[in-house]
Amino acid sequence: MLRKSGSWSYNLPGISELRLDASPVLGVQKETWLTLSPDSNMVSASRRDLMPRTLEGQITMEKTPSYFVTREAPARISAMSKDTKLIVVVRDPVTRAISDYTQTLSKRPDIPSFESLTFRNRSAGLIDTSWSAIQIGLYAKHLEPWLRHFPLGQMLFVSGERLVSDPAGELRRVQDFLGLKRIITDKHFYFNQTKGFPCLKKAEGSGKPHCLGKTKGRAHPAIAREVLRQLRDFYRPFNRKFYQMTGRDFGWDG
Ligand SMILES: Nc1ncnc2c1ncn2[C@@H]1O[C@H](COP(=O)(O)OS(=O)(=O)O)[C@@H](OP(=O)(O)O)[C@H]1O
Repeated sequence: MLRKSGSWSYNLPGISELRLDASPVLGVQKETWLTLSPDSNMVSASRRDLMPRTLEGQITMEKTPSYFVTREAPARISAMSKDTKLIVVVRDPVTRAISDYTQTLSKRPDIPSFESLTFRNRSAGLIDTSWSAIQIGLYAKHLEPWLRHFPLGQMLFVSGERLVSDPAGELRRVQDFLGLKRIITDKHFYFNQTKGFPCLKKAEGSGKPHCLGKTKGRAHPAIAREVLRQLRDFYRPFNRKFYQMTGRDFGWDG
């Protein structure tokens, strides 16, 4: 899953307003509300104190990855609106943990090595499940409370790996799930060799190619093979359970 909340500044056809607001759900500041109007190509941004009113023909979206692992979130979101559709982007929990560590390392270069944070007792192979980088990847565990408040059909699980290898394919699933016209297709993307990721051919507004910023797609540190194997073994049963719960095999254990 993605790591943190923040502004989402893709300018895509069909998005008429980008709104950055405080959250009425958990009271956390700097939440992102996106309002989509399929009938307009205008993009504007504004900051407000309350959740924006959703007008006819609009869909309001909010992006806060930490909600997925926050105990109070399912009940509070359901109390706000039982019809809320939920989208969760998930990637291999081992890669996710390394990505999480890489992000922390970029801010605090003096932290201990990934290997030393991973284990409670390395010689006994005991993984430290209290380390958030490890804990967040236990997707099956985090999903359980959501399924007590929302039917599975109201949730969409997006593959982080497919989002890179086939962005249009994953976005087709997102558009279908939201009941939107399939506006975003293959022709909106190209693979940028320097960045090593797909980028937009034309960002709306500037009309120029647009890749995500420097904080997305950082090089990960090399991790000892044995540590990767131990982590894969650790996550395997949780991944299998997650595939069963969601009805999608994400292929992390292949
Ligand atoms: N098109 C494109 N360009 C760049 N990066 C891409 C793209 N698609 C997916 N990704 C993956 O997104 C990961 C970072 O997303 P996050 O939401 O976790 O970032 S953040 O925590 O909000 O900074 C980032 O993870 P890292 O590679 O570990 O940095 C990327 O793997």
